[in-house]
Amino acid sequence: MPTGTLVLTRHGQSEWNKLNLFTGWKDPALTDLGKQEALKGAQELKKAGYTNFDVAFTSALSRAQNTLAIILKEIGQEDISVTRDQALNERDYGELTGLNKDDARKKFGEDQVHIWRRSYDVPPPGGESLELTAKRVLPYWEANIRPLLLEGKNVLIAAHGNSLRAMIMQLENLTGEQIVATELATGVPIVYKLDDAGKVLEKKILE
Ligand SMILES: O=C(O)[C@H](O)COP(=O)(O)O
Repeated sequence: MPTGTLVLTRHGQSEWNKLNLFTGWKDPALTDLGKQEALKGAQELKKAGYTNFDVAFTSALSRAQNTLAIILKEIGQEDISVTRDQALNERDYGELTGLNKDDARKKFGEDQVHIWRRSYDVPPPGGESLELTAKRVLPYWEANIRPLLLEGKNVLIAAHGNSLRAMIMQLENLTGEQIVATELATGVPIVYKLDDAGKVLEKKILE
């Protein structure tokens, strides 16, 4: 018997996404496009009938919090409990934070920048690899989110490319190599139906 429904959404475009800057734990606002992406995601959820969440989670960063707020308003669920925690933040980009991604390629070379961005276990200088990101995201997931899904609660999470990758890797049993090849579009909800052991029964991307 299926239990909870889980929806994961990457925040809409931020000012630093627009400028092509490494963002990490910095806190730029959503752009107008980012707000529209969040709204579009919410409309897709509404159309598909996902308007009965019990709880929501987001990071300590405003781009994810505001994406969540836009969604909850649109689906008429502004009254549900929202937990914000920095365990769900984007990976820390360390010394790359604030650099333009093209300038970084010129400075450090295309291959090195690709390794920092899309290898599983090589951290950027002073920052977190996806593996390190997963080591902070997954204990939080296990302690605070998974138990709610096993109780049959419907959970909505608005977070970041790499904190969501950590959860997706766990949910779909992917290897490090597989998860780094998974790209998440901004503002697009991913819906999982889980069984009572937390195993994925069905996955839908609401584009
Ligand atoms: O922090 C950032 O710069 C982005 O949100 C994610 O960056 P990535 O595309 O290099 O993973």
